[in-house]
Amino acid sequence: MDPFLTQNIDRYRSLVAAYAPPARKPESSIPNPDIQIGARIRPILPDEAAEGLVAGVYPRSASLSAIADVHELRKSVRGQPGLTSSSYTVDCVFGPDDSTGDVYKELVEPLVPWAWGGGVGTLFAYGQTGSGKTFTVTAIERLVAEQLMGGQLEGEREVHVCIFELAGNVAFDLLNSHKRISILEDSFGATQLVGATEHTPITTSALLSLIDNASAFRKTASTDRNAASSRTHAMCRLRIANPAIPAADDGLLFLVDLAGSEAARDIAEHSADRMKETREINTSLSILKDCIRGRAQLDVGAGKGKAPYIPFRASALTKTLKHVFDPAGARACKTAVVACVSPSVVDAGPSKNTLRYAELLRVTMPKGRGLVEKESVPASWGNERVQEWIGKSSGTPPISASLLAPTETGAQLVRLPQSLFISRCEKTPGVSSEQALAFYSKLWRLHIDSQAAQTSSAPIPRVIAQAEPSTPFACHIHPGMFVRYKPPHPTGLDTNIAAILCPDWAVETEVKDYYGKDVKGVRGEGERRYLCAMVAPSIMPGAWELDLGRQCVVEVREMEAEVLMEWDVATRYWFMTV
Ligand SMILES: Nc1ncnc2c1ncn2[C@@H]1O[C@H](COP(=O)(O)OP(=O)(O)OP(=O)(O)O)[C@@H](O)[C@H]1O
Repeated sequence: MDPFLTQNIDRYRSLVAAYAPPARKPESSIPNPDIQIGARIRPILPDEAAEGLVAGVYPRSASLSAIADVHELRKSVRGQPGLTSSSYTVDCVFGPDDSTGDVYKELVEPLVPWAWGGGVGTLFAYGQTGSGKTFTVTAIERLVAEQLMGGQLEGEREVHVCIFELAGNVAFDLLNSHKRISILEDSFGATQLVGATEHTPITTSALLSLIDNASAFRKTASTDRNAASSRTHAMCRLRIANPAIPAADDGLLFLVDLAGSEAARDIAEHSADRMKETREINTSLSILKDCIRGRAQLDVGAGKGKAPYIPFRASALTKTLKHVFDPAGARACKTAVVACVSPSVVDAGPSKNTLRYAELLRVTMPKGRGLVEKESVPASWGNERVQEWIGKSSGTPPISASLLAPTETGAQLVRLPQSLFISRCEKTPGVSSEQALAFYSKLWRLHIDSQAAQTSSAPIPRVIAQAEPSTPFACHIHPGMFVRYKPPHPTGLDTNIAAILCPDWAVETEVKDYYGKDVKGVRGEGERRYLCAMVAPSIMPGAWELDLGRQCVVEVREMEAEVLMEWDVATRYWFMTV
């Protein structure tokens, strides 16, 4: 321990005991129900106590607190040393006396029935090396196995498990002798773990023994701070299929034990390889933070403005979790994060970093965010209106609103996984799976129509040059350029933007365009005309899709302006450049 602290340990203890936190301003926001951020402060370990280490990180109150305080001793030029305290707010802080069962109950338990019902649940544990991530995740995996396979959850499911670790951008199968696997995106955009073995345990003990086998293969290497430090991200993926609804998406539950982050002072003695490994880990954690935050912002602010950028393709870790982060995937996700913290005062610096990271992940919702209910927008409905709509629109026999949506708002009902929605509908006597599926489709049609209507009232695109044939705009028309044009007649399609594909004389076959005009022109004759692909509003507000299936011929004189569009790799939509 630092000699300054050792000499002043009694003063430090008395300052901490006398610490009176400043009065808190009332929270102006409420927690996001789909992402829970917790912090777990582990106990001082026997060898730390033997070294004389004292605690410097505390939950603010004995019962479940939302604030963690970090106290450091400050040198003062004149007089006695003082106390510098930093406070961090998350959703719940677990102290040294709280068990993994408490963490599980608060953060992880809701993810299991969610994934069982077809949703995507993810648990991340992160923190400094030696802060208790593996301890926490290992115990949580056992509790998940018991809840999932214990027969308490409704209906029949097949549980498939796959456990692997990521070292940098390379993945290894922990259930198949540490064989290398590839993380690839298939032509449908789904992430595939090529070469990974998936097991289908049918009992709790079978699942537990797979988990135990996997942890034996986990690559460990000694670090300065933890003799068995995990230098890789370990991921347990549970895929839960519902044989009764084969068309529904499988539920997914990811339990992720992230590699330990190391502070600069702890890596000073590392070899070049270890430095590189540490840099890679810290980079992937930083990308993960951007993805978790981006996804939470998207969920909270859905329907407002430009979608946040979610860089999930920037690391192997987040690419593997595409289901969680890809906004285009539109999977209903619930996420829990446990920030693991060492209690020791000598680790106050890294503990502050961990807690700061946790605070950054927290995206809350404005309190009393006025839901202006609109009849045609299901996502704006409160629970009362949802229940009324279910009663009126669910067919015969009417689906029980209290069984389908006991508390859900419209936005929550839309995000309910298909499988869960259908199984809730089927609880009403006489309701068949066909009626339930038709009702699910009806809700989604209404939702998509309402989103499209909101998008089409998006601001008019920025115009950068007027299209007079004699202007530079007319001279620099080229394939790939976007233009605003005057459609020859209304089509019901709410767009007047097109991407230029080629001059129409370049098309070999005689075909008709979307408006019924002949596509084939003759080079050098008459008006300059271009074959274009229409650009239509997507279901995501402010985003546009290039519709190659709808092509039209646009004459230069029909073009009004060039439009600058930007391709967003994460959402796979086009956005107007502002
Ligand atoms: N809540 C806890 N109660 C008791 N002991 C704990 C607790 N959390 C962690 N420990 C102990 O602390 C030590 C370090 O824990 P662990 O290996 O889980 O850290 P880690 O964060 O996974 O580290 P690394 O990133 O280096 O793998 C272990 O000996 C573990 O048993």
